[in-house]
Amino acid sequence: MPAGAERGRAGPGGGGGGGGGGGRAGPRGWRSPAAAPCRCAMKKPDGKVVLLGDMNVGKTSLLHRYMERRFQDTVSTVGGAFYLKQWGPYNISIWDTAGREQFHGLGSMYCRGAAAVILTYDVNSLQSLMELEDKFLALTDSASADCIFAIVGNKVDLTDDCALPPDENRPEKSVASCGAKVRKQVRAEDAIALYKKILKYKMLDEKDVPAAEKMCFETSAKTGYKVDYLFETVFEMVVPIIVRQKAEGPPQTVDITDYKPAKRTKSGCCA
Ligand SMILES: Nc1nc2c(ncn2[C@@H]2O[C@H](COP(=O)(O)OP(=O)(O)OP(=O)(O)O)[C@@H](O)[C@H]2O)c(=O)[nH]1
Ligand SMILES: [Mg+2]
Repeated sequence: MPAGAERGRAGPGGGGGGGGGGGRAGPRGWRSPAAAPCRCAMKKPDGKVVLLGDMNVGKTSLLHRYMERRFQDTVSTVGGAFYLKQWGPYNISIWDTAGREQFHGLGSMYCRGAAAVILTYDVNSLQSLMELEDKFLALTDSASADCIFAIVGNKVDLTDDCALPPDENRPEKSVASCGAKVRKQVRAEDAIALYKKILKYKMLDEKDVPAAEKMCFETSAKTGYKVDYLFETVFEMVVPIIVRQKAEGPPQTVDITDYKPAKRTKSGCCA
């Protein structure tokens, strides 16, 4: 793991604090903070960034790519987990949440006090973009009042990206090599339209927030395309929010003991 990075899993009664080394390795090598030998050595986060989005869009892969610098096999996330990233003088916790419907109730707890929310979709699935508005946006009600929103279309490597200019992460491709790829199902304009809907939902004025074009990203966790750019743009924007939050009081933490699953009736339906 690169210097300045720590990771952990959320456990009952906490998880806003840092993860640390020495804990029992969980699935995919995540370490359990509960099993760590000494919590006092863990760093306290100054601010929080949360990844939200449907299952399978690549949230965990994006975070691995940024923090571990590689693309590896994943299993569907259960609950949530976080990395701690040092950014200048601040420690930022980056929360990876589960896209599976049964865990959506936890989303608003993970978002509590968040300085930024990264709403992630798969560029090959229009449904995954629509779900951001239908199922995930309301979970951000608990975020900081001045929370930054980024909208990220992942898996751009699977699309016919010949029209995109090359950069250091994505060398120029010949037209022939694009043959096996498909046209993107979600256009950049669709993401921009969603960003504008979010502003409306939050009753924010376009002139008071970063421009939609700046906050809509297309990435590939597989190739690394624009992944650093995404996280680092977001970190730069959350610093002023962290400064304000620190001036106002202690950072919000996640307490999943607050989570009360919906009661089930005998027929199995939610009461
Ligand atoms: N080709 C390609 N595949 C990707 C990319 N990102 C993720 N995947 C694959 O998509 C699948 C789901 O990735 P995850 O990162 O586990 O997705 P997730 O959003 O964390 O899913 P949940 O934890 O269930 O919410 C895995 O098979 C990944 O290997 C990408 O940029 N390109
Ligand atoms: Mg995941």
